[in-house]
Amino acid sequence: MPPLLRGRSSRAPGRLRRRIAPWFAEEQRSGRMRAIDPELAARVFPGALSMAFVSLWAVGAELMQLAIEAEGLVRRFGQVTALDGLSLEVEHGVTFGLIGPNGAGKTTFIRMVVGLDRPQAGQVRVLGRTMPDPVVLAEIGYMPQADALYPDLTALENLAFFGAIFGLTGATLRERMDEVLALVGLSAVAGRLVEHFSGGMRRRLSLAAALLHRPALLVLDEPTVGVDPELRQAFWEHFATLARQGTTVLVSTHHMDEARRCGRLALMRAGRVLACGTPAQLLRRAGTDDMEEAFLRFAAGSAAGEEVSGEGSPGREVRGPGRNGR
Ligand SMILES: Nc1ncnc2c1ncn2[C@@H]1O[C@H](COP(=O)(O)OP(=O)(O)OP(=O)(O)O)[C@@H](O)[C@H]1O
Repeated sequence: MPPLLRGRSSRAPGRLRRRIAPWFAEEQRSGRMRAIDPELAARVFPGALSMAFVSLWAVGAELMQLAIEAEGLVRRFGQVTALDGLSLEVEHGVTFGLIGPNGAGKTTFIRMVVGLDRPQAGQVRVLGRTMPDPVVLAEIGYMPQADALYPDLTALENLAFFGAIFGLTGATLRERMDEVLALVGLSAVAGRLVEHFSGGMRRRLSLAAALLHRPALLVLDEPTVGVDPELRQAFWEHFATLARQGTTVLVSTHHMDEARRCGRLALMRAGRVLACGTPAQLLRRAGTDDMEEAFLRFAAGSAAGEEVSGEGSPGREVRGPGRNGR
């Protein structure tokens, strides 16, 4: 950090961060961002102009941090190794998908991201802080695999409860509840007890609860299980909109069509990342246009112990010069 910024907080307000995160991600991707030197700018531009520049740089420096940075995560349950040295990087403002067979370690990883479990080795940083960290929790919306709802409360009462946890009250709480209920199509049944809800309706309400406080990071563990195709479509359109607005969405899924809708994907197996990249990159590297086939090819390469150094080879934990194999 340049001397001008030392001792200063570079923490950008949430809304600003979300607005400019996609732009910064693109600038960083293109390499243009790295060419900016705030020290030089401070010398070249006079007074206020240089301060404005340096402030912008400070916001940028924060945004250039990754939303999630996992390094060498290990988690064992007795004889079972759920995470086997997993490393993964997730940029701000993307829909990042985790796919892999049952037992691949997706939920174990997700639980570490949201601070519900600790690694036995390695570390995970979320929004710049090592987890678990209570400060970051206010910035995370989490939809677990099993719905954590109160069946003897109405949908509205459930949301009011979760809103209170995040400090939402009064008109703001009411406005947010209306907004998320409309989004998941439950406005008409807001006053009904959750025990009378179908499985799909419960998933919708869980998503509404995760969105209520407008989190910077939305973590969704198989959000569309039991959700009908029409609503599944609506969910994914909404995830894409959130990502465009700067929210980072980490989502696990078994649906290959959903995997293809992600901005970036990590293919997981046996607690490791087999490959990571955009869906198009992964398909190209695997030499197929079928995501399921691509997964099988990467898995076969990994099982054969292929040490891969070039593009196009399956089995590689794709980590290129940038992040996650770009
Ligand atoms: N609390 C636990 N106690 C014992 N074993 C566990 C526990 N949690 C996870 N495991 C084991 O760790 C491995 C990884 O499980 P995890 O739930 O992370 O996989 P997953 O990829 O999310 O699977 P799925 O797609 O079925 O949800 C599995 O073998 C699982 O049985």
